[in-house]
Amino acid sequence: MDFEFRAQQDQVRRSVEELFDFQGRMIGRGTYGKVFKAKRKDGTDTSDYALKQIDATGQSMSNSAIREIALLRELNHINLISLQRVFLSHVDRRVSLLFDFAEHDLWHIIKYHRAAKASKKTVNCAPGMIKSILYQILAGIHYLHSNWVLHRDLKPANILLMGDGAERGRVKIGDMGFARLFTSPLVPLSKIDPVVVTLWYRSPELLLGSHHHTKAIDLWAIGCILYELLTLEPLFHCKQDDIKASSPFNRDALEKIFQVVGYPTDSDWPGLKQMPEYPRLSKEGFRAIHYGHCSIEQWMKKVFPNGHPSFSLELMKRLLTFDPNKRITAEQALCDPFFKQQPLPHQDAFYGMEIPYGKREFIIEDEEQQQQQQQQQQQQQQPAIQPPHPPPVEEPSIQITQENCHA
Ligand SMILES: Cc1ccc(-n2nc(C(C)(C)C)cc2NC(=O)NCCN2CCOCC2)cc1
Repeated sequence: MDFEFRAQQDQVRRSVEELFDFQGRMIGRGTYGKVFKAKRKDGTDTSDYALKQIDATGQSMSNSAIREIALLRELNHINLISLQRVFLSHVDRRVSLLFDFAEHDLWHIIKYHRAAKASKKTVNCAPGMIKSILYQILAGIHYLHSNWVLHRDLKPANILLMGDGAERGRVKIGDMGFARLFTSPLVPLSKIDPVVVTLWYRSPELLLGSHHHTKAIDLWAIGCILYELLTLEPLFHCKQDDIKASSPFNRDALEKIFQVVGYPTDSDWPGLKQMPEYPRLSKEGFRAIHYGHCSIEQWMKKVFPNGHPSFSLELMKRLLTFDPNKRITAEQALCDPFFKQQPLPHQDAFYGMEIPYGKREFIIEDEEQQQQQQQQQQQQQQPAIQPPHPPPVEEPSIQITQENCHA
């Protein structure tokens, strides 16, 4: 190493600690490390940033950080989280990634509305909010798929939304990565932890052992997220306990899928019988006859007997199509007539409404205090969703353009 050159560089190179204020402002943590809400110290920029500190001591963490940097520096889309800067610290072998700061995410937004519904309080939501969020998710995923990148872990916690400011209400798709450092939680992780690994969004081909991750698995997850936005309940709500099971086959997850979508016929999914775990279906007692009356139409008729302004049965059916080769693509979904009907999708998903959701809370390091924080979160009463008051009608800033929609 050229120590003289390095000494010169160290003179001019500023560390993340010198440039940004983030101590005591932790907003997330995982096996990778911690995430802080950060702000420049010199006041040249008043924006908030998310600072992801990766403890790159182990080989796997270093590889993971390299993979994240290598991928994100190649991507640029308004509906994807963007990597602003990378800081390498030789001293403590730490990699710090600076991202846009997103005040909200769908995991917290859905949780807020679910608590509101339970306490029968009212929250005014813009009529086009769900449609706008769905459109922006599809636009971000269409960009990823166009660049041959799969997400593979789409779920509400990975759908971020910008708060008040220049990008108000804009979806930023991220990937928060793996499980948490939580110890002895007082309540099931899935209730307090947005990032716990879950099967709820996993496509049938993955559950049946497909070795090929395809773009279609992301579209299945989007169908599940759409349902959850509409009803505030996960569509395929299955147990999480045996998630680390050796086989991809999960009886409870498949049962939930068949109860909603029905059992796939040969014509529905010609490739079904070739799936690696197909033999287990009959071994585990699954029979088509058990689900003869099940279909998405039936299920949604029960959920919305009078329909829903932000719901398109056709689009839901195309997203939750068994055969990955027949499932709608992100590009096709963006061209669906649903997005040409009022209310049109908007660049600001919160357009026409006040943002009712709280700001991100700082995580207290101390274990004992952390337990208190979990208890406080459970006791919080929050207001509920209400049929919207019509916002002022204005041209949507998301134009259904040739770029989005090669109809
Ligand atoms: C190993 C690896 C891990 C994650 C990614 N990854 N991939 C994505 C895309 C845009 C492709 C969905 C985003 C990220 N990383 C984060 O989102 N990082 C989290 C950034 N968040 C932190 C919390 O605050 C908001 C920004 C890639 C590779």
